[in-house]
Amino acid sequence: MNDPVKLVLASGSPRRLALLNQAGIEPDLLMPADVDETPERGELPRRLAQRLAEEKGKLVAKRAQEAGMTALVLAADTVVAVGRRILPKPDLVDEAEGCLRLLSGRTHRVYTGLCLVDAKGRSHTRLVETRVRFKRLSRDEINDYLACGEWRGKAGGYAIQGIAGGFVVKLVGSYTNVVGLPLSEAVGLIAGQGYDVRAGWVERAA
Ligand SMILES: Cc1cn([C@H]2C[C@H](O)[C@@H](COP(=O)(O)OP(=O)(O)OP(=O)(O)O)O2)c(=O)[nH]c1=O
Repeated sequence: MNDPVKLVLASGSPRRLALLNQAGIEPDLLMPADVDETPERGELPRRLAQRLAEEKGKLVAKRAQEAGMTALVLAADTVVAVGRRILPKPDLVDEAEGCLRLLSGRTHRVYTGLCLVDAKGRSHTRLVETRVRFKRLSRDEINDYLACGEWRGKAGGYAIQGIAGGFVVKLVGSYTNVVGLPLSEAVGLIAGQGYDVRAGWVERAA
């Protein structure tokens, strides 16, 4: 008998897990991938999101294989950009303030790269883009937001699923993409490998 396929989410992000669960998908295992997220010289934001998703997926697929697992590994990376400029995932208030000042009154783009590595080690990728426009933020709004701390570790220094949802005046594309996992595309990738959202794994024709 073949080993059952395990669905592995290559992420430490509770939001990515919650989004998958929301769509009825329960990963068997969570294996965060620590990769260097520094952009290459001149690297475009969309290319960075795709490259990092692939690096995370391949790293975890290798670990799963070494552990003797038959696994399907899903990884994602979210990048916020204004034009070609890639915004950081701030840990410091000053960095977050810089992001908010830049985003105030402007349209920016959020890219999420997805990578699904199948049991044979083949990568299936998607790149999803959402355009988001923020209202003009007053000094007080920026200071209040910095004080709330929701920006910490989030691409672009904000979390749309929290207080910063009130900054958004226009959004074109997938909302879940901004939160970190474009659901329709992620579900499509997984379902393409024989996963039935209601029933778990279904037997695939050889
Ligand atoms: C723009 C935005 C980003 N984010 C988050 C999603 C991601 O967790 C994070 C971008 O960083 P990522 O490097 O994509 O992900 P991560 O390091 O948090 O998790 P992992 O690599 O283990 O999967 O920013 C929000 O939660 N809300 C938002 O509105």
